[in-house]
Amino acid sequence: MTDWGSHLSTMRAQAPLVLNITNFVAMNVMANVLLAAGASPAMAHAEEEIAEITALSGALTINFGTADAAWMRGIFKAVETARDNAIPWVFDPVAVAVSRLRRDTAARLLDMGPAVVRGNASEILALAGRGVGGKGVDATDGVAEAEAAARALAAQTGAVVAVTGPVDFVTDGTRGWHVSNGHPLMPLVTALGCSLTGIVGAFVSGADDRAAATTAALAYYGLAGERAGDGARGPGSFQVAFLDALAAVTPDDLAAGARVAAA
Ligand SMILES: Nc1ncnc2c1ncn2[C@@H]1O[C@H](COP(=O)(O)OP(=O)(O)O)[C@@H](O)[C@H]1O
Ligand SMILES: Cc1ncsc1CCOP(=O)(O)O
Ligand SMILES: [Mg+2]
Repeated sequence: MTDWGSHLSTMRAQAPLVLNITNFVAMNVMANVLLAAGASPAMAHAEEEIAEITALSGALTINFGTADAAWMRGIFKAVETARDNAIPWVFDPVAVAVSRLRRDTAARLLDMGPAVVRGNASEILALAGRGVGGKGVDATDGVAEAEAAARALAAQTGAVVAVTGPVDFVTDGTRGWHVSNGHPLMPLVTALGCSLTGIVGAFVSGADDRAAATTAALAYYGLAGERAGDGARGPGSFQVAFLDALAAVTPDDLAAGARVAAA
């Protein structure tokens, strides 16, 4: 049986620096989530400095949620630097269907070798040219509807593809897993998907098996969500409890509490 908890202990032992080009909504939430988990977050996006910071990082994550053309230039520079230095990078195609800028940027990024693509079902379907892309940043499709698109995207790009929702799906194009951990309050707190992308970055930094590391990251995040949801009175108290739970979950807790099945 897979010890999903070992991925958490490896991540915490390494405490990787995770550089995130992310949106204005997510920056603070995501930095706190990464710190609570045991990683070191950095947020930057300026074209003039992003190559230097990328080269120092253990992983890079890309999210164009509030990006303009200048940010996009920073994104490409960071990804090129990551590629040149064999630094894994994770692409979050947030609300990819809402504009030409996002669709065109996503198409170019998918050709640049992401280690992982993490999005909700509507975003993954949109990358495959299917569906309407959800409602802004929110999914309107079920994860099961996006599984074939995820497998095809993984085969096309060589990336691990993670589709999140009530039950997550992860595939490397050959293998697949369902992750049932999570809590219904999670989609009611903004930027928890964006922040999960950072956690995936932390787990894949230095990992030999990126698909397994991604699956472990999703189980860890969902398990923390379950614990936080237990005592929460609503999205506000959940958000505070979620940070505490991310810090409190141990590798043994994850080994015992991960609800992962081969798919
Ligand atoms: N209805 C739900 N029940 C349990 N967990 C959920 C639910 N919806 C989302 N999650 C969890 O919330 C996290 C963020 O996923 P998601 O909401 O799909 O991302 P995004 O915010 O990018 O749309 C993931 O860990 C996912 O498993
Ligand atoms: C609301 C919003 N608008 C642009 S980015 C963003 C945050 C989206 O966060 P998530 O995808 O984690 O729900
Ligand atoms: Mg999202």
